[in-house]
Formats: sequence, structure tokens, C-alpha cells
Amino acid sequence: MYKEKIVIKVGTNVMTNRDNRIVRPVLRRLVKQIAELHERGIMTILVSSGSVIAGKEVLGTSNIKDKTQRRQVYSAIGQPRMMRLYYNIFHDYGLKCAQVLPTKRDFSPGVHRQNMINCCEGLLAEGVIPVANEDDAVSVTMSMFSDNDELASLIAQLLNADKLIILTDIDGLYDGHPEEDNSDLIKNVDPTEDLDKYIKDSNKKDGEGRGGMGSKLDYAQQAAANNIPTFIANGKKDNVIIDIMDGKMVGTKVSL
Ligand SMILES: Nc1ncnc2c1ncn2[C@@H]1O[C@H](COP(=O)(O)OP(=O)(O)O)[C@@H](O)[C@H]1O
Ligand SMILES: N[C@@H](CCC(=O)OP(=O)(O)O)C(=O)O
Repeated sequence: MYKEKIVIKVGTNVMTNRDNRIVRPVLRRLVKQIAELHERGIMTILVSSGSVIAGKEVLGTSNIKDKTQRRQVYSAIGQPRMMRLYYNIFHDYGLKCAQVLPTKRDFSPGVHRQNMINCCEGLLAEGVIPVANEDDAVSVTMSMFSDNDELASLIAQLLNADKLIILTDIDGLYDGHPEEDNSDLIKNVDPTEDLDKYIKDSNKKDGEGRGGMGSKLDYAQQAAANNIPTFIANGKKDNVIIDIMDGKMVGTKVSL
């Protein structure tokens, strides 16, 4: 049996380069760290974005005009590609992984919620790493999460995780525009702090990440309010997960 369980969320921008191609070594470094935690008796539930961008890599520009339908098509093509990548990398590290594709409905009180718990706990008990992503192919409008930060936070709360780590393409929350030299990284925030003033607009396109820093913070604060210490950190940096688990000061920590 494992000693601890943590949820790690990896955003689209962590795994892509400036041409929006998936960078396999990034996924390898991520899985390597998950494998190291596994050796320490720490199980990970990985929440991974990437299906839309992986579908876009295959299909290129689509003629579909409707944005929702385009997202459905890209993700239906991309999700099995993501899982093939993960399956192979986890296998190289001697680990098993499994796909979990929830929709928002699965978190409403009642039987769906219990099914989610049973599925994830069952996988963890078997030593298998659940790799979750929103079921983008079928989840539209009401059944949609605001983004995978929400999904990761809900899974962490549902499973009563010991930590939530949200990996993005920036070191954490800055107190000014992240690209300005005089902006500083905020190391600690508490779950009730109003952080809206720090959020800057982004101009990301289809599949390049949803939600932005604002939603990341909202969901990090939600998990932290439920006693789950949450970290927002740069997934492109070497060893960032291990550093967090070893208590080093990296990223922005959201906790009570
Ligand atoms: N105050 C801020 N500090 C840090 N990042 C910010 C801030 N305001 C806006 N951002 C933007 O939020 C982005 C991260 O959110 P997002 O694009 O949704 O990433 P992901 O794909 O990892 O979910 C950063 O790349 C940055 O441009
Ligand atoms: N579920 C979508 C990603 C949605 C999302 O939240 O993206 P991101 O902000 O990059 O974590 C996908 O797999 O492409």
C-alpha cells in the first residue's frame, strides 16, 4: 500500500514548444519524477491536458467553423495519441498507467461521484497511475469543467490528496506582469486572499491552454481551503516535482 497520494496537473504549455509541437522529453522528465515518487511510496494521479494540441498536430488547420465541434474533433484524435505517449513512457519506467476521462457530472453528489472515487482508488491500490483529462470529445457546455485546473482540484478534494501540484509554463504567481523585470514571484498565498489584481490578460489560441492564471489560483485556493497544500510551479524546470516534495521553496504555495 502507498504512504501518500498527490495530484499533479500538467498544462498544455508545459509540454509544447513555440511551434505548438509536443516535446516528448518534457513528458519523460515528468514521468521520471512520478516513478521516483512511486519508489518512495507516493502515488500520483496525473491530470494531463494536451489532447486538443495533439489532435491539432495530426489534423492541422480544420475546416470546421464551430469552435466546440472543432475542439471535440481535435481532442478525440489527440487523446489516444497522448495516452500512447504516456503508456510507452510509463512502461519504460516499469510502471502501469490508465486513462480516466471524467466530465463535470461525475463530481455531483451521488452515484457518479462514488464511481469516480472507486475507479481512482482501485487503480492506486493496484499501483497503477491514473492519467486523467476532461472527456473533451463529449463534454460540452454544462458538462464542461472550466479547465483542467478545476478537474485537478476536484480530484484532489474527492480523493483527499496530500498535495496538489499544478505545473504550468511560468514559475508561479507574479505580483506584476510576468514579463516585466520588476515583477516578483509571490511565494506564499492563503486560500482567502483576493488575487484578481495580479491577473494579466493572455492571448492564447485554440488548444493552447484554457483558463489562465486566474482560474489556476481559484482552484488552488479551493483545494487549499480544504486542507490540501497546493503548489503552482514551472513544469519546464528540471526536477521541480521532487524539489516540491523535498520541501524546497519553488513556485507559489497556496495553503492555510
Ligand atoms: N500575475 C501572473 N503571474 C504569472 N502568470 C500570469 C499572471 N497573469 C497572467 N499569467 C499568465 O498565466 C499563464 C498560465 O496559465 P495557462 O496559460 O492557462 O497555463 P496552462 O496551460 O499551464 O494551464 C502564464 O503563461 C501567464 O502568461
Ligand atoms: N482538456 C484539454 C485542455 C484544457 C485545459 O485546461 O488546458 P490547460 O489550460 O493547458 O491545462 C486538452 O486536453 O487539450
